[in-house]
Amino acid sequence: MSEQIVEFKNVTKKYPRQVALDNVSFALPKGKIIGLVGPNGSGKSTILKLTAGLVHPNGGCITVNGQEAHRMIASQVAYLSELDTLYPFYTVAETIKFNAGLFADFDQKKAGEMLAYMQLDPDKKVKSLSKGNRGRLKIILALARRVPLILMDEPLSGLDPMVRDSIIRSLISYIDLSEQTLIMTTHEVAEVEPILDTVVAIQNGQVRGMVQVDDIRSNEGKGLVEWMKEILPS
Ligand SMILES: Nc1ncnc2c1ncn2[C@@H]1O[C@H](COP(=O)(O)OP(=O)(O)OP(=O)(O)O)[C@@H](O)[C@H]1O
Repeated sequence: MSEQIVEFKNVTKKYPRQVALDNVSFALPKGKIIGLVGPNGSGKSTILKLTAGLVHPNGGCITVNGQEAHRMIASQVAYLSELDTLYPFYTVAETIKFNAGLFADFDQKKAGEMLAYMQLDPDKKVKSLSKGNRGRLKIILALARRVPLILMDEPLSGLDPMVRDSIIRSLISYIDLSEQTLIMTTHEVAEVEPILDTVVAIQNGQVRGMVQVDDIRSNEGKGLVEWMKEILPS
């Protein structure tokens, strides 16, 4: 059984006016919290969309748990989009029920526990939730899936520091790293550093570096932001 959850081999992704990823190869370990970091437009979201099978590469090969990533990979992957994908007319409870209907692996009990932990009112309409509570609900929908791989695109973006803190804590409390791997893109590098195991730095459609966060601290005595500044020159 492979110890890698995701492998990119010579992957290129072109959009009409842009090469988003240029012959990229890397492998990501199982059972870790992995951060994809890098400047705007560097290719981070494209990596997640390719991994979720939502877009297709122009060249190269992507595997998840040894299987080629395509649309059917949805049964193995939970994907939290950076967009607001919730239906406004549903209540929180209806949103949970709807997702439980979509995904056979959806754990309604766990979703209920997370609702209580995050103090979300099940009877509230999504349209009446604050941005922070919509962000929390999206996190619950992703973490309640019993899948080996959870992908989160900018889960902290646009949220205030209190919400960001509660979301970061919910990630460590509710992800089961004995069975699951989390890959997230983020610009909030210093805030998520304490929970990250592995970091991949992306710039201009290329992987510039990959590191274990503990190694930067113990071998180099640096923080993640310092490492990024060195590896991603502006
Ligand atoms: N659907 C699309 N059509 C055309 N170009 C796209 C599309 N999606 C992404 N791109 C381009 O591909 C490049 C990589 O985009 P991507 O969204 O992967 O970057 P990112 O690192 O996630 O950026 P950000 O941090 O701003 O979210 C960018 O130049 C972007 O403009």
